[in-house]
Amino acid sequence: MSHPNWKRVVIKVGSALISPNQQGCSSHYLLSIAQFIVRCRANGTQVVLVSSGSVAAGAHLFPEQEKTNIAVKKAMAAAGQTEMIATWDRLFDFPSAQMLLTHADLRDRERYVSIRETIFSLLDNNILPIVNENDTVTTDKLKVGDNDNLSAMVASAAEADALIICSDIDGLYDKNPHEFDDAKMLKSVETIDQSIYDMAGGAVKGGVGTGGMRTKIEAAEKAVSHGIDTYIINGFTELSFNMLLAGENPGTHFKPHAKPMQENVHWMRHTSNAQGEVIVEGDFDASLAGDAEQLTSSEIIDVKGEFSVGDTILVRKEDGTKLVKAKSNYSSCLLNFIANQENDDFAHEFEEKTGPIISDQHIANLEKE
Ligand SMILES: Nc1ncnc2c1ncn2[C@@H]1O[C@H](COP(=O)(O)OP(=O)(O)O)[C@@H](O)[C@H]1O
Ligand SMILES: N[C@@H](CCC(=O)OP(=O)(O)O)C(=O)O
Repeated sequence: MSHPNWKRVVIKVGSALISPNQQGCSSHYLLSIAQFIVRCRANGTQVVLVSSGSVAAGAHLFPEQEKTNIAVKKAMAAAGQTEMIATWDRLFDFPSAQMLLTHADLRDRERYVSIRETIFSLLDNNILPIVNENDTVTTDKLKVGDNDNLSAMVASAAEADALIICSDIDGLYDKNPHEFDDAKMLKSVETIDQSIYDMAGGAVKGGVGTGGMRTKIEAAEKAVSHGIDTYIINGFTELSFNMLLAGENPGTHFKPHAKPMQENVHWMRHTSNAQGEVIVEGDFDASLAGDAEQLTSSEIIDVKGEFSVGDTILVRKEDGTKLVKAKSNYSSCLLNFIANQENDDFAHEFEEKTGPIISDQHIANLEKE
């Protein structure tokens, strides 16, 4: 876990560190983070920064206005983003670049590949990518919604060795320490299961953070399955960064999987989301479900939702068992038409000509996990 072994890290910085009192940006806590980034780069480690804080930084420009009003929140993000980027940029004597992303960008394979290329191109030219969600254009359907999950998606896209989530708290506790005096911190987590999720609560009500600990666990789960060492650390203190540089663990460490998922399978499982569902017969052989050719219209009982060619779909049984997530080669409309044909020969011939319903190149078998 020693730092000098990392070729590439993603550092996620929460709103409380950027705009502690929601009166614009403060470099107070950012100085030690910036210094850490400088030292990583000096050690030959490439860095991608995922920075929250645009809403918090812009909030003071909208006095008397409710943060719960979505249009106002988007405007706060638009105004705060420029100040946030300018604040980071002032702390470095090398160039930085702004990347504003949405889930709609990341879940589209073509755009995802393009995002990867941009990140690698920036890093190859010693430019620091600074990523945030493009809050001004998002809707519920388009957004990731929190920068913890966004940072894990970025870490996977960037093929990072480590994801460091800098928060306002020392790490993951067995219960929220703001509510329970006897909460104890976990130094390391080997396996992320329900018991770990049960420990994690949301963000403080009325606070600046968005996701709380729950979204950090979701992020850790995404990252470790890609083989990425993940840490939740206290970003308020310089000691955390000195410890990381010394190869020590200053917070909670989530152990990466020894056998990480392949990049395209990981993307399908953790970044792409299903636009619709295909329900298959109960005796459909789940062990073969990862083989695209196995899914034919005769297995299909129902098609739910509206999707287009190229969208991700979930293939599941009637009892809810999830089998695979895959790229659909058929639209929901066409699939409904084929699946509802009385004449099996027609459907069979159609599929022979048109090709398999799901793509064998973009598929994640959910049962094997
Ligand atoms: N089990 C837990 N351990 C640590 N913090 C927790 C836990 N459950 C809930 N939290 C809350 O999560 C907060 C950190 O998340 P958040 O406010 O979203 O910060 P950030 O801006 O860094 O993303 C903590 O300050 C704490 O109030
Ligand atoms: N994109 C938002 C941050 C959302 C978010 O997840 O915030 P945080 O929980 O502080 O990491 C912003 O820039 O304000």
